[in-house]
Amino acid sequence: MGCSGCRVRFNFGKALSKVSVFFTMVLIFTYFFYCLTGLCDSAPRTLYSQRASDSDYDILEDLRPSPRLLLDASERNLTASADAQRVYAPAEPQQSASDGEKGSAQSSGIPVSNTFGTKRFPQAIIIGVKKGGTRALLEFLRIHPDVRAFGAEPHFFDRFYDKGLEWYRNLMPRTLDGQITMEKTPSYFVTKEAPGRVCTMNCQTKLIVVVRDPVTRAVSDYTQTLTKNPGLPSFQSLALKNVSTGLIDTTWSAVRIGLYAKHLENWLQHFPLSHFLFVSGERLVSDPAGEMGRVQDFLGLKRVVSDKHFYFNQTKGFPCLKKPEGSSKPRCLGKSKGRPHPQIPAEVLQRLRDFYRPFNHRFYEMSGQNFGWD
Ligand SMILES: Nc1ncnc2c1ncn2[C@@H]1O[C@H](COP(=O)(O)OS(=O)(=O)O)[C@@H](OP(=O)(O)O)[C@H]1O
Repeated sequence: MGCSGCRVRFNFGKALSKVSVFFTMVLIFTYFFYCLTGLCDSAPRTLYSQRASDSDYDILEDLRPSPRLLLDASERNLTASADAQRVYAPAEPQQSASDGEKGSAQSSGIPVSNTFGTKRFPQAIIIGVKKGGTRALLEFLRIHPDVRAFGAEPHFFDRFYDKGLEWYRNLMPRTLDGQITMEKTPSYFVTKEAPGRVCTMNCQTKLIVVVRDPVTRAVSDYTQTLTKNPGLPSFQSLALKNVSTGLIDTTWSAVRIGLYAKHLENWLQHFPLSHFLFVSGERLVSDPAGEMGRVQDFLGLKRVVSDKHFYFNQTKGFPCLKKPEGSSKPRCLGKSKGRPHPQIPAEVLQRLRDFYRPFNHRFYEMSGQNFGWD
């Protein structure tokens, strides 16, 4: 009697250990299968990897009132401003691809592929404009399950073109059929050679330009430079050639970038207008879901990103994401986005507004959209 009780206990113990071995194996196999399908690529990025990859230091910031989280946010932004001091050089291909993959890409010229994911050239690029809201747009798009994007700015078509197209493709994340590969580099819009180079890669590429009132954009651009270089001369001394005549200095990049019609003319020599989507930087702030609807339609995507993904953060003064890619916590863009602008004399702003008016109107005609900047 006593002995049969022992056997029952013994058998129960054995069964229990078999069950736990079975569940451990199931867990291990699930994990390996998950990684084999390339889904590990889209696993939440660690803070470290975000730091390493985001060239323009747009680390998403948690603005909920937890002291620890707020400390994390300021630490992240220290890293951010340090990053701002150096020119970004994207990771070499070998850092993002195995040697075997590199070999096949270089020798055959066919898509670099494992069983379930393929590194493809971007089918859509956010080409501009600097300080238009390009980071917000990319981060909003990244919550769409059919969008995979390179997190940093690769600067391939302006700075690193001599590295070759395979280098560029190797930077891209793997995508499954039906997913879109994207990147954003706002300086492409003002780079003379960029349209021809993008067309050499693929003339069917979809091009997204986030545009913002060129006067506010210039002040935003100046604010960013001022943050890096506090000894910078005043905005007015850089924007005006001569203060008494009020002549605008178009050689200053902060002014020149805002001549959207001129830059668009250059792009239209290589791409038809139908390949462009112009996103309003202002509406991206006031109605992010509405603007995202247009973007998803343009990209041929199901309208997944909607108003339920956004909330307006009073502290930040901008829309933020309830659940960004790879996180279940609400996040805003980092402190380098939405910085307070310095006070610029009203007559200088008015002078700039007058200067831009004819260029803005020309841009409205060319794009078929009135952005209402004046
Ligand atoms: N949701 C949200 N959160 C924070 N900031 C937002 C957002 N949407 C648009 N913006 C505006 O984006 C401006 C920065 O533009 P970019 O991301 O294109 O800048 S950059 O060229 O990549 O440096 C940035 O410019 P500043 O306000 O001058 O800092 C913002 O006004």
